Amino acid sequence: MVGVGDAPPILDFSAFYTGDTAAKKKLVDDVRSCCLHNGFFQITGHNVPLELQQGIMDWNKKFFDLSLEQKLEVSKDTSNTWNRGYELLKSQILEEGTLPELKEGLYIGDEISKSHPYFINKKLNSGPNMWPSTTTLPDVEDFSKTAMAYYYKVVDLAKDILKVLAQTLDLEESYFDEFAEGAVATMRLLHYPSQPPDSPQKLTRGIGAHTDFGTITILLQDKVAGLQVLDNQTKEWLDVAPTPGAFVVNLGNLMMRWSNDKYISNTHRVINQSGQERYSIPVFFSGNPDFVVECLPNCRAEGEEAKYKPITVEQAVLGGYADSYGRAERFKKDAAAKASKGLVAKGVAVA
Ligand SMILES: O=C(O)CCC(=O)C(=O)O
Ligand SMILES: [Fe+2]
Repeated sequence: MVGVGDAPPILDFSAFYTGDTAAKKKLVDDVRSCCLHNGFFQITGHNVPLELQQGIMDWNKKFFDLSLEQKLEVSKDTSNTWNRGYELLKSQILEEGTLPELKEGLYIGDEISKSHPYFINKKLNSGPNMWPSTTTLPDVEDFSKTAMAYYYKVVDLAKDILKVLAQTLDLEESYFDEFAEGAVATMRLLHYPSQPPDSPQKLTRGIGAHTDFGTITILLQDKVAGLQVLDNQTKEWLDVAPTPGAFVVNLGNLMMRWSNDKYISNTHRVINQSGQERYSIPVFFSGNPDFVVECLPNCRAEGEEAKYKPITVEQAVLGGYADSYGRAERFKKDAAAKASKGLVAKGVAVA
């Protein structure tokens, strides 16, 4: 059982693949208890090889070591409309009232060609990936191969986690299969520069307090700490220290809504005061964009109403994005307006 004030526990997921009935039952019980408590757990004993985790993390660093000009060749804002490519530092504000976030990212997803129905129909985040040119990165082929091998392995892991989640709700292991068929999932390579010592402590975030928009998130952290999860009961921030080889798994808003708020999509943030560069790789598993999410079985008492109306996966996830990017845009416009009137205090203005 996870208790009040405990950081997300590390569960041995190998019981799902090889365990006997008792070990599998224990895994299901532990996952259920985490879903009800903080919506966060960590797993070892999964099928994603350590070398592949290291390989993608090495590429994460190599990509962000490129010059700004080189990274902008694959800019998410100018080179496509399907949310792939490079995102500049300070593009998002997930926590109202804080400064634009000290993180830069590279968005990668399933390699969807321009003749694919998802691309033609402009489905959520669907299209070709944006890879640097060979002039910029001579061994870019190794980058894309490593990234895609890692991505597909993690998407498979997400489907296995969904099988365990189904069992936590006393549903058939295959309950989420239709939802997971043709699923959209987005991976972000993230780099959090070390927070400058003179940045305002209370307002500076690597990523502000937020909940994730999708169904489940599977996160790989490098060695540098910084991720914190809010304990729902004590309202304390709990550090999620990186454990080699482990993934941090958390439920997103879609799963919370789908479970009629029985399961928790929990608030978390990153503050990088380590004095070192921090790297991480979340994969956000949304689901089939056209799948309609409507209160799951066993999530409300007899006769109790569902709290939410049915919604497609696509509509639910897009709503979350619009809010966070809109905030950063408004912040920058306001800051520019104030700066032009000479109102912004030194150190608070945003470039
Ligand atoms: O970098 C991390 O550890 C967390 C990232 C995160 O929460 C997100 O991208 O939604
Ligand atoms: Fe997150």
